[in-house]
Amino acid sequence: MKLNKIYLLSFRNLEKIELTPAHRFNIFYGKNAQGKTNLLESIFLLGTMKSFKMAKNSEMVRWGSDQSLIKGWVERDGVTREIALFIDKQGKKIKLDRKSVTKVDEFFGNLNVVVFTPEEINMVRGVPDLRRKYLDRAVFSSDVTYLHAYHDYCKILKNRNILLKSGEKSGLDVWTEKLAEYGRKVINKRLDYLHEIQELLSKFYNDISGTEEVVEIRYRPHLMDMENYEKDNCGALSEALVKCAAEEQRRGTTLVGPHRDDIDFVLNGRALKQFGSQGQQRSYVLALKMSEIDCLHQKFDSPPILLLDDMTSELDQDRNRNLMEFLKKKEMQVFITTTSLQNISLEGIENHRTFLVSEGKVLH
Ligand SMILES: Nc1ncnc2c1ncn2[C@@H]1O[C@H](COP(=O)(O)OP(=O)(O)OP(=O)(O)O)[C@@H](O)[C@H]1O
Repeated sequence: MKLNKIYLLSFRNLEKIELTPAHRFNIFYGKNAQGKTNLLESIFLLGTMKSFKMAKNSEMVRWGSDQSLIKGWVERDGVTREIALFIDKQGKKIKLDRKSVTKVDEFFGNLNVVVFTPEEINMVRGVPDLRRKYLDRAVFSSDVTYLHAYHDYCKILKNRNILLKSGEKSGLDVWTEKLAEYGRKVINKRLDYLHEIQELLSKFYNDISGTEEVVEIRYRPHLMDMENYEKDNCGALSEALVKCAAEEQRRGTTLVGPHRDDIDFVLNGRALKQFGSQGQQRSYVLALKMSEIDCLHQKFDSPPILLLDDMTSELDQDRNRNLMEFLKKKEMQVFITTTSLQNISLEGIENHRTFLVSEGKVLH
């Protein structure tokens, strides 16, 4: 999967940009606040319709403009497709080969992107919601059916919460049953994904860090025993819901289910959050991303595009070198932002382009 051309109009501080990236490495360099990250954000939007900065539509449209346009020409197996994303205050619209797209299934999978930004370290240190969001996005990009399972679950959860809040007990059992059934689907897909990446994660972590530390990733269901869940997943979730019934009615909200679950990042048997150094935490997150890349590569038979924001501030010199070596071996297209070209060793990479970004313009 390669992005052959990008065209931007009124996106953030980028007024009008047209660029032809190299098929391997692309480096956006320049001083702070010039528009480098905005360029990566635009590529991410083209693949996911979401901003990795969690920005609202109105924040992304260039100040003083009504609409942003992001266009990309993506080549896969010799076929090039044109993806166009229009953003305005009301929402986003997608066109694929100039035809409007209304179904998500039609859109996703045309441009697979994986992003690594400095903020992602918060995934290790921050609240469970950040880890769930990461996991859901990763599962969803490798399995479009997950989105349906997840949305169905969210609808049921919403209805059940309305009922709990109202204090009305009739009909609650039906929603509880549905919640357990759909919750199980969501959890099982998440577990499948974690199972799939476990080995890759260890391998990539060791490659990046140059160590043989033991790396694990564990799913931690809220108020539910994982062992029980593995033995009898539907039963375990229903059982946990029965146990919490009185408390749920008192608090007027659903306390058990995938919307409350968490993931434990574990290094050498200890929680990475409490005991990992900054370097270990960063390597772990990067290894997670590498695993995601491999999964996507296998599923789509084509590697995704990797976006690395402010890469050099993230890792120490050794880890940086290991990462570059790893990336050189992979046949994927990479976009990197940095404040100075000196930070990145492009030695031995023939197919690369560098772009100087200054005041919202790209100078070649
Ligand atoms: N909607 C918008 N319209 C116009 N300008 C915007 C908009 N949103 C953000 N900006 C501007 O974009 C610039 C930030 O760009 P960006 O985050 O890409 O910087 P950067 O080059 O990656 O810098 P750094 O190296 O500090 O991360 C800021 O000057 C900000 O004011």
